[in-house]
Amino acid sequence: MSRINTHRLREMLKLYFIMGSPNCYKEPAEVLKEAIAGGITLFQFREKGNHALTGVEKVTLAKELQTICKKHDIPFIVNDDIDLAISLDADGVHIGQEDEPVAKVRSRIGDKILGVSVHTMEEAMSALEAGADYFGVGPIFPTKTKEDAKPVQGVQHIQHFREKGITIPIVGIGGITVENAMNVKEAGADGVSVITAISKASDIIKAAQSLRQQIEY
Ligand SMILES: Cc1ncc(COP(=O)(O)OP(=O)(O)O)c(N)n1
Ligand SMILES: Cc1nc(C(=O)O)sc1CCOP(=O)(O)O
Ligand SMILES: [Mg+2]
Repeated sequence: MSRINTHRLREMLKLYFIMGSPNCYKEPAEVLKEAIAGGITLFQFREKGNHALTGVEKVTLAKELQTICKKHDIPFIVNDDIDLAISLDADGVHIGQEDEPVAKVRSRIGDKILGVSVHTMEEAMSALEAGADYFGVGPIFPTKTKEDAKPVQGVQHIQHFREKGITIPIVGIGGITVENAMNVKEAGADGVSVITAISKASDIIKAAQSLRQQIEY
């Protein structure tokens, strides 16, 4: 095995859906199936927030969602929980600055996809050196989903990273909707990561389709 091909990763990152049970009004499995039908390109299992599942229940849900992803050829990424990612043989993990150090995670997961949240050039250079495959940059717009999110930064950080010569795949995150997704792409992102815009949409298939159209345009 070798590290993921960058071109393939850019394709995967176009419409990156993130979700766990606290983000859903109905069964997470149903939400994921509809999101896949609408055209998401990557999925992150993020079981976090109010009433998040833990222990066996969390593992059971992760396995159920991973099975759906496998059936539809959608790569399955685990947020924060490196042990879970390894035990399920997930396709990758996403970590932030408050999680395990990037180099340690890289050595634990081998060639699996490694996404890292970065907010400054210093964090970006250090994550690159330690083996990140892509960056998550946010919050681009106001979000109600992550209580400990950093101050809203608009699309400027993405533009800044590109101007400074950072070529690694980047996804924007935080408050992204069908109305503003295009701005994120135009700033230099390869794709958008969304929770609410899909998970809480009244028509999940249509929401994912509309977002995908914005990104493909
Ligand atoms: C694609 C993507 N980008 C950023 C994040 C946020 O990660 P982190 O800062 O570790 O915060 P939590 O998601 O763990 O609360 C993400 N999960 N995915
Ligand atoms: C998980 C997460 N990380 C963020 C960051 O800024 O790093 S913002 C965020 C929440 C994204 O949810 P929504 O699409 O509902 O705004
Ligand atoms: Mg994290």
